[in-house]
Amino acid sequence: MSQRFSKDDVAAHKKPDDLWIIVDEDVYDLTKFQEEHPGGKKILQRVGGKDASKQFWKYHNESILKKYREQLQVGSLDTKAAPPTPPATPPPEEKQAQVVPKAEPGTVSAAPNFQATKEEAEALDQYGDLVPYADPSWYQSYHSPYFNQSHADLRNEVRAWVESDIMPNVTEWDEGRKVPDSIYKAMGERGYLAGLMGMHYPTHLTQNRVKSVPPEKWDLFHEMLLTDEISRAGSGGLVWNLIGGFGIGAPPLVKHGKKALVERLMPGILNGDKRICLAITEPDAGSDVANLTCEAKLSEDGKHYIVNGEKKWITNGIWSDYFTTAVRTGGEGMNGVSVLLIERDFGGVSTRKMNCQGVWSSGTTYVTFEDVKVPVENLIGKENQGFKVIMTNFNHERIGIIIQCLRFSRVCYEESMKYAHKRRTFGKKLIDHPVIRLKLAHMARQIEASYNWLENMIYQCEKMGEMEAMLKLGGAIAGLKAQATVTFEFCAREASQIFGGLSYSRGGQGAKVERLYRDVRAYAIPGGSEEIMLDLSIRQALRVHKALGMKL
Ligand code: HEM
Repeated sequence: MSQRFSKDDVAAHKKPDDLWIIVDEDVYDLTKFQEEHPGGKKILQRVGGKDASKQFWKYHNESILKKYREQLQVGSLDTKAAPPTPPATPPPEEKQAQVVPKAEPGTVSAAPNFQATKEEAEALDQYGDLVPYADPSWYQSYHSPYFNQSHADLRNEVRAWVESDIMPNVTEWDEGRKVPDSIYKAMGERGYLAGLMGMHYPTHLTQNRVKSVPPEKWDLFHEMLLTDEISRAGSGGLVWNLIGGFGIGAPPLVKHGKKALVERLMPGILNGDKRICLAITEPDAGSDVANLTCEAKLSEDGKHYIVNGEKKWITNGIWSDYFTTAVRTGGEGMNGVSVLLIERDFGGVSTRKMNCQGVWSSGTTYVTFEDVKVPVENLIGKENQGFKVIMTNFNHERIGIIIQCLRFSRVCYEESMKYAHKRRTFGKKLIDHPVIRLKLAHMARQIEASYNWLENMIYQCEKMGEMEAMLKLGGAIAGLKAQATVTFEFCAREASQIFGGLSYSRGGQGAKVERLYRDVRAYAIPGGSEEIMLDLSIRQALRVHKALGMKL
């Protein structure tokens, strides 16, 4: 914004029919906007022509300025310094100077010696708002064995996109129960969808590439942080809209589908033109997958399966072109289950949007299949061996849930920490009340412990083959899923207590916390409920360790 004004210039615009204000040395024309201002027009008129920064920050958070700046800003004060142009690559000494923390009085340990061993891997540059525990520690110049510059580059790329195109609109999209198709399309074009399948970057299926990471360098930590950064928007509905159906529906097709089917369908899916979802859960079969009843009967000529049945709580179903569907092709139990790729165009597929407690923009759907004729070429894996396909998919699904839950927990924590520095009660800021610091501490300790376990799981997945990971990590990942959802529930609750009434009403400063509080159950129940996960974590670990030679 190039135009410059003096304080006196702004003071001349103080009337209701010509109303300017200053916020952080930027000048906004609110003449038209005052009529639609949710906080009322009188409150704006009282600060007409004046610096209203203090009042503004009392009632709003950053996303409001991001959303309205383009529409309302007319310039800046002539006293405002021009933003410094950073040097392209700061010299190493300067980089180091940035990270040296100042010890507070009373700090017991000596300041860390940053001159230490040159051989040691250098920590990455610090990044973000540096609120302790609000980002993973490797963002804040702490050492990590897992992340390198390519991860940092991807983080910068995704965060910039989320902050400019997503964050300011999330509340509106959630309330409208829909994310614009253009955002999903961008997920394809930016090469993100192709990187979210828990496998090597599939260059043979798409021309799209992630700008900051070459395909040969893509690993599970890139995938992890892509999901993590999108989750920063603080909406389960948004994340599930963008990767919910795709992230669990596409991998079985790519990994176990016939080559011709994969090559026909995947390019359109990875481009963001076509959508896919996973249809397993039924009105009467959730975590006990082996009991599903949706049936697929082979036609007499052996060329088609005829599918009849219902699926419930199917994420993205309402918008999906393809349904990776668990069906019963054989007798009772897990050995009679197969997986079919059902295409909406086959006919006989009806979808109805469901009204749920949370994840509003994710499109939770009730699906009905009536005499759907599915060519046998659309069988994924082998007939009656679909249970294996479903089981190998679970680790990937649960890891996605864990990443999201832990970032949502951080969002609850970060929002609380920032609000606690702003809101005053009983004569002091919330952060100066020990009871509030206790809440923040309990949030942070759970987030950090869970996140460190997650990093370890990702590393193990990166090193193991899929089958080994399914057997050896299935229990731990189930346990971590329960740990992550309990942490999320705890953080959402505590954040809500800190925000008080602001997180009870929708929108405004408490919007993220209120929304995430509603989204909690969508994580604690699907993908294996907490109870089943905890039980599995012990049963599976015992089974594996018995085979490894456990001695009791
Ligand atoms: C650039 C100028 C401004 C814009 C774009 C703006 C926008 C908004 C929006 C979108 C809301 C709805 C709540 C939310 O989403 O956070 C809101 C609420 C509100 N605004 Fe503003 N506002 C501006 C300036 C101001 C100023 C200067 C004041 C005070 C002098 C003010 C006082 C309020 C109040 C009291 C609420 C209601 C808060 C609540 O519900 O808790 N606004 N504003």
